[in-house]
Amino acid sequence: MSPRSLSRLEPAKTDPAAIRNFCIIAHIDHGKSTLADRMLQLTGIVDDRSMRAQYLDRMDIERERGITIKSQAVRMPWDYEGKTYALNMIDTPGHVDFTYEVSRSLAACEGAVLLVDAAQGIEAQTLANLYLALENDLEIIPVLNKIDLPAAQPEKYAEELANLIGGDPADCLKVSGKTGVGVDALLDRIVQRVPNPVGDPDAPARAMIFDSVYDPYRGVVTYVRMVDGNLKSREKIQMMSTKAVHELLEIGVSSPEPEPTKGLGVGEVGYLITGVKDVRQSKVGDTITNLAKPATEALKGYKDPLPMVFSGIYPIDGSDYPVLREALDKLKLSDAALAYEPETSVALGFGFRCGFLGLLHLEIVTERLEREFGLDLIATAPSVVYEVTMEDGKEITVTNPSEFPTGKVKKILEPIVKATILTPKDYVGVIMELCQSRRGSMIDMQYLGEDRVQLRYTLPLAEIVFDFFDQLKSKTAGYGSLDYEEAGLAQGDLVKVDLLLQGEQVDAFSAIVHKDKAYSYGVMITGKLRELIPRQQFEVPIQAAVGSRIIARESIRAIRKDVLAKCYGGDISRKRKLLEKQKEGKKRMKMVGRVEVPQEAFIAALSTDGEKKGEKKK
Ligand SMILES: Nc1nc2c(ncn2[C@@H]2O[C@H](COP(=O)(O)OP(=O)(O)OP(=O)(O)O)[C@@H](O)[C@H]2O)c(=O)[nH]1
Repeated sequence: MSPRSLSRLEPAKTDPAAIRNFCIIAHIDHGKSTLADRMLQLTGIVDDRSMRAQYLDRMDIERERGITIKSQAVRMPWDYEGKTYALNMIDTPGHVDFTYEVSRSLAACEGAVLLVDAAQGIEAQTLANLYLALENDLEIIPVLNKIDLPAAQPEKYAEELANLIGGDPADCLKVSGKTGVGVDALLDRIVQRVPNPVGDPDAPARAMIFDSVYDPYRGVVTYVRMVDGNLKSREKIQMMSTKAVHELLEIGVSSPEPEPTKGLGVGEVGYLITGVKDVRQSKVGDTITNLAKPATEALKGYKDPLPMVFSGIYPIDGSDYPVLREALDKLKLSDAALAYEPETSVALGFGFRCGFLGLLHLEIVTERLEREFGLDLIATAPSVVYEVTMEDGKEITVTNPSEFPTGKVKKILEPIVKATILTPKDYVGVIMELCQSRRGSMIDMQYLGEDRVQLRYTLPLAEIVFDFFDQLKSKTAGYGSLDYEEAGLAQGDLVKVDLLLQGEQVDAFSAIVHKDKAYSYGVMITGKLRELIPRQQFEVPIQAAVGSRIIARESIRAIRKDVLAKCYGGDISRKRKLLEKQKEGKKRMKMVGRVEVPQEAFIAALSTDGEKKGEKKK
């Protein structure tokens, strides 16, 4: 089909009966982007010559790591029984950190292709996304992907899928995003099964923002789904949550490159540009209306993204601090969920306390900072947000363990999540042990097929953010999968452990941990620093303390490092050179009280989990 057939479907005038809005939901790596690529080719909007893998994933990081961070919408023409339809495909991010964005994208659709890898079967995010789709009343089209793989077991998993969503296993389509087999039948099925959008064309305009992306050349590009009425180019629009007014400089559809149109009508999915420079002015979930004839009621479901995980980010070279500030300011333009404020640390100098949606978000941001801005960074251990109530009734929100209040604490509330873990049945025992050791309590356990078990637990978020996912993967030989959602706050028996070097507190190592784990944390961190800090001219005690109680202690024995020891004989200039070098080295030392500590020691002590993260990436 030629791309020209789109012009028969002018977005301002398309009959909603000829529109199908759908998304593809899948567990990570089940092949969503590859399938989307085949659809782009098959509908003729991307020709074979300009096709490249994962066409829709624009960010380099997305392409390299094979994950989708930002959703995109694409309009594709498809002929079915003599009529041309406009299929709007909304690509959703698949990771738990971005659940809110997934749910907004789903709200823009009437149907969802539930894509499952035919060699893997249902995974935790398949379920999480399916439940979100069902909450949004979407028509579900079950599809097994990767049937070209020798290890594929489409019959077995069709049965599993049919058990899950009801219906006949034969109803499950079988495709290969790689070879293209079955993709045309899937496009036909979308036209047949997905209901067309309904809305009131004469009502005041209401469009839901399901994504907004910062483009360095065009400013913020906002993706919307028209629900009622229409929007036209050059009109004045209003954001219903902030009442901010903007002019529509451009409105159009992506197919897959942006194509400006006269406007967007009921049921359409497209983009708009107002010239704003910051994604926070065009927030996901907000409703856009027409200033001249405004709607009175916003579409439901708007929520501000709240950071769940905090970490201190510091430049390894202190003189990079202004570059880091500028880099964060720039990233913030494209990432409404990123929060940060300046912070100083005894051990690490000047940096920023940053808030993230989750661990993946943290990793992506630090990686972008390092890659796009050429910074060398160190991130402190991630921490969650604690609500602390003092004996005198004062309430304090703590995002940084070193700011934990001193004095009598009445209670501490910590965030709790509801986690869903899917695993082959052989690993149920080890997973239960793992969850137990992370203060989890089981909600229920269910068999989904003969070999697949779903375990549901409530767990403190703090126990998950550290290395839970890595542990789960290694204990289940990679088969276990995890998804979680916020489940409010709960009281925890928590204490703050401080690290003292010769009696001086070193803030970067303060941690809030469960009372029973304070001792092991103290032993671990003091041991690690003893290895890393070089000997000084006097003995240096390293202590871990809870309040004024010391719970672990190591010490570094005194020694004077004599750089001249090996320099026999008389060459004075060589001796002077060595002494100069020693002086130079001292400049990079941090003074903690009287103790000189090379910054590298702090960095090495903090970055053991960085190594782990590195392994996960491979
Ligand atoms: N053999 C085979 N491999 C496939 C097929 N579809 C996708 N793959 C491979 O599976 C891997 C994951 O595919 P993606 O399309 O990146 O998966 P995704 O679901 O978009 O991943 P996220 O965006 O991270 O959620 C890639 O290595 C693809 O080459 C298929 O039909 N057959």
